[in-house]
Amino acid sequence: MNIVILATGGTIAGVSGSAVDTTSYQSGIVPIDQMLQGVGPLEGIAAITSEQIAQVDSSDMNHDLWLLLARKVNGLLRQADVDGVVITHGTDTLEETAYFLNLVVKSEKPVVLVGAMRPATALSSDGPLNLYNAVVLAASPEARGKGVLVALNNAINSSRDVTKTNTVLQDTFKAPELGYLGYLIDNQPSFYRAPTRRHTAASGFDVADVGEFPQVDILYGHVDDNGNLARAAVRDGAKGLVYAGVGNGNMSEKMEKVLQELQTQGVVIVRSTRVSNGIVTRNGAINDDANRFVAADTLSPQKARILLMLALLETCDPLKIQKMFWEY
Ligand SMILES: NC(=O)C[C@H](N)C(=O)O
Repeated sequence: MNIVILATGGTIAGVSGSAVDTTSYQSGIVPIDQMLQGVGPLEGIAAITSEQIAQVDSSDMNHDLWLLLARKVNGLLRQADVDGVVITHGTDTLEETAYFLNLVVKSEKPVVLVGAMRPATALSSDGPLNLYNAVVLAASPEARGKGVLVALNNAINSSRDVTKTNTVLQDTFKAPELGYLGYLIDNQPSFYRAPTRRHTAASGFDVADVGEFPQVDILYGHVDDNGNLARAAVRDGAKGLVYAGVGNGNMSEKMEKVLQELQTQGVVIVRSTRVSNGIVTRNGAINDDANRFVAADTLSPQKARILLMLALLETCDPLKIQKMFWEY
C-alpha cells in the first residue's frame, strides 16, 4: 500500500510553551517529516510519502488552497502507485475542506482528513494516534467508495455530515443527527453505514479549470433581523446568500421581504438553519416556490455555502440548485 500525506498545518502540528497547555499554542509549526517520526508503527501499514502543502491555522484555510489541494489529490489518485491520501488539517475548518473535496475529488480511492485537539508538544497529544489511524483507514479496502472521510478520536465520519461539536475536547467530531459511519479501533475500521448522497467519483462538479468561486456569504438569523447585512453582502458582490434561519430555516416577514428583493436581482438564496440538527424542508416554514428560494436539506450553513459556490459555477436557476441540494 502506498499512502501520500499532504500536510496543511493545524494543532496536530502545533507547539505550546508548556506540555500541559492545550489551548494557548501556535498551530502549524511542526513539519510533516518530524510529525511522522513520532508515529513509528506506521512502517508496517503502508509506504508513506509526504508533502507540506501549507502550514496554517485552519482559520486561514482559503479557496486558493482548496483548489490546489483538489488538483493535487486528483493528480495523485490518478497514479496507479498511489492507494490513498491523508490530509492533516486544523480542526476549526476541517469539515469544510473535507466536504469541498468530497464534491470535487474524482476517485473511489480513500481520502481521509485528520487533525488533533492537543498540540504536538502536549502530554497525551492526540495527534500521533489520530495520524496513525488515518493512514490505517486510507490503506483499508473498507474506506474505498465512501467519499472523503474524517477520522479523529477513533471515530469515522462522513465529510458531508460531520461537524466540530466542542471547542476544546478531543471527542469533538460528530455527525450529531446522522451518526458515525464507524469506528477505528486497534487497526480495524468497522463501518456500519455508508453515505447515500452523490460524492467523489459520482459527483458532477469539476474544478480542474476553475480560477475562483462566486462570492457566497452566510448570514446568521436572529430576532428583529433588519436585513442590513444581506444588502451589504450583495453590494459587496455576493452572488449567493446562505441564510442560517431560525427553526426550519424560518425568518421574519421583514427578512423574507429583503431576501425576496435580493432574489429578484439574481442573487440565489439558500435557507439553512442555526439549529444544529434536523432538515430544512422545501416550502416548510417559508414558501420557497413563491420566493424562488432553495432549502438546504440537512446541510449546515458552512457546508451549504460550499455546495452553493460550486452550483453557481454551473447555474443560477434556483430549481436546478434545489435539486443539487437534494442530491449532494
Ligand atoms: N484543533 C485545531 O486544529 C484548532 C486550530 N485552531 C486549527 O484549526 O488550526
